[in-house]
Parts: sequence; C-alpha cells; structure tokens
Amino acid sequence: MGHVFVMDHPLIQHKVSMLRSKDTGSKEFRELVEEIAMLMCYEATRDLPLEEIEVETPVAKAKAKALAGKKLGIVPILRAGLGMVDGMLNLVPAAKVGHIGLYRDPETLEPVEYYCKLPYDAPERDIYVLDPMLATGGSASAAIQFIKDKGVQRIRFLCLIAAPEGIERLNKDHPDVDIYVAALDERLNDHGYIVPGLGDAGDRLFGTK
Ligand SMILES: O=P(O)(O)OC[C@H]1O[C@H](OP(=O)(O)OP(=O)(O)O)[C@H](O)[C@@H]1O
Ligand SMILES: O=c1cc[nH]c(=O)[nH]1
Ligand SMILES: [Mg+2]
Repeated sequence: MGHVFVMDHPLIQHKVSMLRSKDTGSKEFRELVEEIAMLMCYEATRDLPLEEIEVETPVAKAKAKALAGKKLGIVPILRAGLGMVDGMLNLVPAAKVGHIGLYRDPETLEPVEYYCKLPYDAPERDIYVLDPMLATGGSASAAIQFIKDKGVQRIRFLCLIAAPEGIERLNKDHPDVDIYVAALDERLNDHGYIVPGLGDAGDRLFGTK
C-alpha cells in the first residue's frame, strides 16, 4: 500500500484556505497553486539521495553534500496540472517535463485521453505526477497507468485537494505509488466534485468559466 502524506505545514494550510475561497481570482489562484506546489516539492523530495563532495570555501576545504544525480521527471495532467509545474521546476530545474492530456467526461466521470508525451528517458527517472484535484481518482489512475506502460517504475502523485474516494482508488490501482496531498476533504458530491474542495481547478486557473 502506498503512503499518503498529508501536508501539515502552516504555510501550505494557509495558502490552501486562500485557494478555496470563491473570491480568489485567476491571477492569485495561479500564484497560490505555484507556491503550494513548490512547498510540496520540498516535502516530496526529502528522500533524494546525497553524496559527499569537497568544496573550497574562501576559508578552507569543506566536506559537503550534493544531490547524487538521481534523475527526476515531472508529469502534469492537463490542463489543471500545468499550474503546478513551475513551482516544482523552481526547486528541481533539471527535471524533464512530460505531459498527459486527460479530461473527465462530465456524464460518465471516466477519463478521456487526448495527449501523451513523456521524456525519451522516462524509465530512468523518478516521476512526479501532478494534478491539483484527486476526485474519483479515475484521471490519476489512468495517467499513472500510461506512465507505467512506458516502463517507468518509481512514481509519486502530488495533488492539492483529495477526496477519500480518490485516495482509496489510487491505493487500490497503484499500491506502489506514494500520494502527497495538501488537504484531504470530506467527500464527492453527485457531480463528482470534491466537497468542500475549490470548484473546477482548470477553470479557475485559466479563467474559462
Ligand atoms: O479524480 P477524477 O474524478 O478523475 O477528477 C479529477 C480530474 O478532474 C479535473 O480535470 P478536468 O477533467 O476538469 O480537466 P481540466 O484539467 O482540463 O479542467 C482535475 O484536474 C483532474 O484531472
Ligand atoms: O472538485 C473537483 C473535481 C474534479 N475536478 C476539479 O477540478 N474539481
Ligand atoms: Mg476541469
């Protein structure tokens, strides 16, 4: 069973509350999504391997640590996942970025794929899949399956708000994938929206509704 890490950092909690408000406009919404993604990236990269190096300071030689060169990849689920990319890249600028296009059919709530482009060396990388919303879990589960089908072995999923149904589905379909969430909400409503949630993340990011 994958681990579920619920972010309890006060800065994350504060920013998520601002994100939820219906009075937060697209500009501020985009800024908050990027900032929260950056803070979550910090938490989700805690176990990156380090190696010993030697650095010459202006005073003396020092034994120091540096990243051991683990290759990372970031895969946002279009559209809403795009809002989290720059926050991640701020901290791991060497990561390669792939894209998976999925939308959730509003009637069936099933994910429909329309795009997939991953880095050519994706199987050598630890992949962080990004989507602000984990509702039924259908989109995240399908995206992770595409990525596994390309030969990737180590995958983590980062989302801002999750419903218990989505967590359960992901844990069942992909027990090897760790899940990082900024907030775990109560439930889904009859239209598959997270309650209380924040509405439609894609529409709020891009101002389409
Ligand atoms: O867990 P699920 O029930 O699959 O729902 C979550 C999905 O729904 C939203 O995308 P949407 O279909 O609205 O597409 P968009 O990002 O283009 O707005 C969200 O960004 C997730 O991808
Ligand atoms: O609450 C939800 C559920 C799915 N997608 C969203 O953007 N919001
Ligand atoms: Mg949407």
